[in-house]
Amino acid sequence: MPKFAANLSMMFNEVPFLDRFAAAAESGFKAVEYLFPYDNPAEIVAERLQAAGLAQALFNMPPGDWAAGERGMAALPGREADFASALDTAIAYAKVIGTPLLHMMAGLAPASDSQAIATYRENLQRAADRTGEAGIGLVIEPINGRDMPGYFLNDFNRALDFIAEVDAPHVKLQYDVYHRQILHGDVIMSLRQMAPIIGHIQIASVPDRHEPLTGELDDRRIFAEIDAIGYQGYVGCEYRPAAGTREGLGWMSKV
Ligand SMILES: O=C(O)C(=O)[C@@H](O)CO
Ligand SMILES: [Mg+2]
Repeated sequence: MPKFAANLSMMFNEVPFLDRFAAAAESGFKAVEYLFPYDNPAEIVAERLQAAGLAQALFNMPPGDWAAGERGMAALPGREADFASALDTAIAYAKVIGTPLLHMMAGLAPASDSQAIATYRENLQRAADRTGEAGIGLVIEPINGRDMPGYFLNDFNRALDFIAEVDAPHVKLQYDVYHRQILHGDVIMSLRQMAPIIGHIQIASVPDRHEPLTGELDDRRIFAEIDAIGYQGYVGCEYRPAAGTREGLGWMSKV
């Protein structure tokens, strides 16, 4: 059975962000992930993580102005300086909190725009170099356009091409089963084929993005395949609880 990490951006929203660490540990989780720690000093986040006895699985680089609709900056021509500064911030937080993985969000830009592509390539290389020096893994995640209209990285094969171009062992794919199913389907075969470059996995039911075992996929079969491909990392529970986080955790004892 895979090791599960609670996603504190979607789960345990019944309590404030800093209290979600203890709530996750009390519910039996051994690790957490979340979108962003940057509203709090890194030392405070690290303190809550350690006090709860949790491992950090992953968080994202600063995405630009999230409230204004930005979803990352890596593919945004003209925002290279902001991207570089976000990278500095992410690495500084990663060192204090102790995350093994950072997720680099691409941003909203046409996937076929040559300038966006060139900017993404340059920024990915820069992020690969900096995270490599820092001893931190870097992941990129294809995201479906229904949840995030206009997101640049909206195709798994394209993500594989970008990763191959960088050709650095610490740069890998964030394989979110929810996005995979909506974008392409073929979950089991793609897990097998992509196993060597999968750096992180996330799960949610499709199409409602709720608890596993409540959607159109056979999540038990998927968890068995994740074990079969030898994946050793955490599987992030990146789902919106249908009716309360604790109330919805029953799936964990059924898989
Ligand atoms: O939306 C997802 O899926 C994620 O994993 C986030 O990190 C990006 O919004
Ligand atoms: Mg995801």
